[in-house]
Amino acid sequence: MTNGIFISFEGIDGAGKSTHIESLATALRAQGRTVTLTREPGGTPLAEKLRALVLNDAMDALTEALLIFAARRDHLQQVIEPALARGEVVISDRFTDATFAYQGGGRGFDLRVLSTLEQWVQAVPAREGDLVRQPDLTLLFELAPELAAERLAGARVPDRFESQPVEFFRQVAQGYADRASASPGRFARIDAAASKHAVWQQITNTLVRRGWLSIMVPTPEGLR
Ligand SMILES: Nc1ncnc2c1ncn2[C@@H]1O[C@H](COP(=O)(O)OP(=O)(O)O)[C@@H](O)[C@H]1O
Ligand SMILES: Cc1cn([C@H]2C[C@H](O)[C@@H](COP(=O)(O)OP(=O)(O)O)O2)c(=O)[nH]c1=O
Repeated sequence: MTNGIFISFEGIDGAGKSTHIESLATALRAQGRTVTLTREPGGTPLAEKLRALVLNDAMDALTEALLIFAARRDHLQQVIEPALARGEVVISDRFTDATFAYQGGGRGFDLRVLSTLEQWVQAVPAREGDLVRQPDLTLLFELAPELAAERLAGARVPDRFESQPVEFFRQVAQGYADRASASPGRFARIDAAASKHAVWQQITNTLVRRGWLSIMVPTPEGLR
């Protein structure tokens, strides 16, 4: 194994991921880690082009899943695996759990097909034993869809997913909950309805417990 650490941020749109992700990168850098902050779909020039298609163009569910996994393959090969091999911290705004939640839960797409794609795309090169790359830790921001919609209202122009009704996000949340139940050791469930400061504390406590941050983490200005 590498000494790198792979952390993903997950949750429905408007749950508060973007608000906290940069601060976590800053806190880890302040404690001497090299951090790659990235996102999905995206994270490479090719994957960002695929992101623009997925977020803006109408397409059927299999096409959508294939484009997302194609973007993920490029992202893993170009960015995530090399950074982990160098012993760095990779923080990604979403990863494969989002596909199970949005395409699987939200769109109702076949979970077996997603599992097959996951095995192919996330196979770790040059390793015996069919290792499938997964985050070491997934911070799952949990928030009622009605509250998330309230937070997003007026905050930005909605994309193909953000413009979906509350019922879609209820299914997305269920998709996330199912993934969390299947891998409880990997997930930390964050009460995202709490204040920004309280959410920040839940995040840093989780990393302190894993020995990835020392206890002395100042609260960033914007999250107090
Ligand atoms: N704990 C919180 N309490 C209240 N508002 C919040 C909280 N966290 C984030 N917000 C606000 O909610 C909106 C959506 O947050 P954002 O971080 O962009 O969500 P996401 O990245 O998960 O879609 C932003 O306007 C942000 O300032
Ligand atoms: C990674 C991923 C994202 N998505 C969706 C969820 C989001 O609505 C959208 C983009 O995610 P996100 O980067 O969170 O959007 P923003 O920067 O506007 O907050 O893509 C999927 O449907 N499947 C996936 O596998």
